[in-house]
Amino acid sequence: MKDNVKVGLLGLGTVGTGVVKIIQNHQEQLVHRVGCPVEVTKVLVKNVDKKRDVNLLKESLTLDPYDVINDPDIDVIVEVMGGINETKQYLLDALNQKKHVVTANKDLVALYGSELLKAASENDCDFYYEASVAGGIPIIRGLADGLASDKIQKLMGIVNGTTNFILTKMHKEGMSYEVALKEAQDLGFAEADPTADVEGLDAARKMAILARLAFSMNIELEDVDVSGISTVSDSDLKHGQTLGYTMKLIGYADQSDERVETSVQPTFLANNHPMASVNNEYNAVYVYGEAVGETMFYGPGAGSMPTATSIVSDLIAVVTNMRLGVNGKSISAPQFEKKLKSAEEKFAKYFIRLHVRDEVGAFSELTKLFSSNSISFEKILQLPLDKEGTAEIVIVTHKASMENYSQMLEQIKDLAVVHSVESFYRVEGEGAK
Ligand SMILES: NC(=O)C1=CN([C@@H]2O[C@H](COP(=O)(O)OP(=O)(O)OC[C@H]3O[C@@H](n4cnc5c(N)ncnc54)[C@H](OP(=O)(O)O)[C@@H]3O)[C@@H](O)[C@H]2O)C=CC1
Ligand SMILES: N[C@@H](CC=O)C(=O)O
Ligand code: NA
Repeated sequence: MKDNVKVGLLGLGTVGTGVVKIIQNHQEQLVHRVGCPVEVTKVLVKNVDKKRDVNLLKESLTLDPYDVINDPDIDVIVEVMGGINETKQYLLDALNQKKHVVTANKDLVALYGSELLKAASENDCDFYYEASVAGGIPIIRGLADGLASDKIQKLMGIVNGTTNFILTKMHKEGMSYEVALKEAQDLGFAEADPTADVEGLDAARKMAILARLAFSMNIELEDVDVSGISTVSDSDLKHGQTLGYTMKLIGYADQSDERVETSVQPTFLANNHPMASVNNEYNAVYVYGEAVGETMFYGPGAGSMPTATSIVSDLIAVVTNMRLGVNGKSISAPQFEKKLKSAEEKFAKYFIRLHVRDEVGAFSELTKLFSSNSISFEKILQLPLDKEGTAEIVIVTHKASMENYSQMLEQIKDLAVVHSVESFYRVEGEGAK
């Protein structure tokens, strides 16, 4: 048994710096947990001369990834550099050299998680990725360990801090989308190019990772239907507020009759839903299990120290397994064949905002169209618009299938009384599950 564990870091930015600090500052606690010292010995960076807020010898920094990956003394590689194809090769090479891997890289795990887990298992190595979803929240461990005995039926995630920050500022402070996005960028939540945040791709990557684990099926990124928040308007938020709703970018993963649907979309949540009060950059994942019922995991989804906490906890799991001689034993292959729901098997309530001609019979035409598609109304608001002779109608439907909504949205264009369909958002959360 080794009397100390050596760690190689790929990356020393926001997260990598936090990892070094936690390993150094919590060393006594680490030794107590794993039974031996844990030390960062080599670190890959892009610029060795950059000033860094961390206590490491300059000689431990390198520009060559294979100085770290090929170092025979290093037991565990912690990947916090980002990137996809090159980084994947580094991690496969590390696993093939029997080094355990811990990563925060959601882009990589969403696309190649199954392949990396397989390589880990073939090499009797661990591959842990808690920090890749909801930075500091132990949701991967929550699903893999805490709820391992249950059958997960539904996940709802606020898993992107940038969009949650923007929607909170728009909803609570009346801030514009552009100003709120700029503030999220200045505070460091947003990706370098925030398109992946606001268009829902970052959340979709995280939901693919969660759904794969929760349902033990090989759910891929392309299985997640994605829409973002860049077209959400002040009018939408105002009408939602009047009806008792708060808007959030929600990731869904739902399983019924062994068929799964996954999506990310702006959603109106009933104000009394537990997720409606998750504000600013905070993340939360709501999990509904057949046996446990409703649970919710809440906390910081990003940031140096929260994300590093997850990384170092993964490191503790790896070192504990090393000392017990049980690395690579976690079940990695999905248990079930992937079965996705078709449009007629997906049901939800929707908020629809329309501009119509304010004339006799307009409403009855709408009612006829909706009922011919088996969609019934739960709530209706009608308000005159500035433009003479036009009105704004907001409808919240009862649950109907996506097939019926698609047909209705096709046919509504042909109604002479309808000027435009301004918006269409999912509604959730009145009642459990
Ligand atoms: N920041 C956060 O809150 C969270 C981040 N993550 C994930 O963690 C990972 C790291 O994020 P973060 O710390 O914010 O990123 P940063 O940009 O702050 O840090 C990246 C680090 O990797 C080094 N690096 C990048 N590319 C190369 C390369 N080709 N060769 C050598 N060194 C390289 C950089 O070197 P140098 O310092 O010399 O520039 C830097 O130290 C990403 O996968 C991200 O998605 C996950 C959850 C939250
Ligand atoms: N840009 C991401 C950072 C963490 O993953 C976010 O806003 O959540
Ligand atoms: Na996490």
